[in-house]
Amino acid sequence: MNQKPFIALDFPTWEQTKKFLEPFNEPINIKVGMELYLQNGPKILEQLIEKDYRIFLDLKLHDIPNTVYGAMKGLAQFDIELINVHAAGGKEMMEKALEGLSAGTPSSRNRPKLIGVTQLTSTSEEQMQSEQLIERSLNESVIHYAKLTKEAGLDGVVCSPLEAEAIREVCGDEFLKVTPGIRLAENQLQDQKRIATPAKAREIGSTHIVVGRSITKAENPVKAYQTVLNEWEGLK
Ligand SMILES: O=C(O)c1cc(=O)[nH]c(=O)n1[C@@H]1O[C@H](COP(=O)(O)O)[C@@H](O)[C@H]1O
Repeated sequence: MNQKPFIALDFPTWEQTKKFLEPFNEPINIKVGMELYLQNGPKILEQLIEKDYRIFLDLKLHDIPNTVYGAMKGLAQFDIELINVHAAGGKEMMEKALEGLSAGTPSSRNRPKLIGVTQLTSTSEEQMQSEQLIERSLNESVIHYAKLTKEAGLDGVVCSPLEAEAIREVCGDEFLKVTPGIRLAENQLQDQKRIATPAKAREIGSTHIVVGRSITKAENPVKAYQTVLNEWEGLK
């Protein structure tokens, strides 16, 4: 898996997505999330796969084990790189997700990597404690979910860059730490709570970064992507 940033294509339509992607002349990694997938259906994946993008399908599945098994088995038909579930769905659900993904992957391809979302990067410690009634620190909760995800056999987690190093200590180098919550120094936080710049994320142990609005809402998205890439690759 290459380590280029995943650009979060949080757009409602194929037309807007296509218009955004047109000026990029180099191969890029993209993330398809709920907004794009749920309004356009699986054909959006076919349209993007045709153009050879490396895809992270971010649907954050969270349901009973049998339902997640079936959904993953179906989604495995698409040539995607990475897919996720909510770790809060539990160990059995994650095991079934992995089983479904393996069962549905055509023999000609490698199984997509499966990662578990720990605590969303839009969640603060205070919010987690009062709304989820978790009395531990946010770091402890994230590490607990990372361990559970690893025990279920998954390939890694989605977390904030701020937790990546602690997860590496418990789950190892190979375990993926895919981190949204990325902002350039001049950007607003918006709804994100646990953030870092691309350079900081690299320094503190993210294996992959996911970047949305810092690129998609920039005046010049190609230029913003280059800035993110240079920072991430340590060129600046
Ligand atoms: O699984 C994800 O991708 C995800 C998990 C998480 O904890 N936080 C998070 O922001 N994301 C996604 O990452 C992207 C971040 O977008 P921006 O905040 O615009 O950079 C969005 O598409 C979110 O859905």
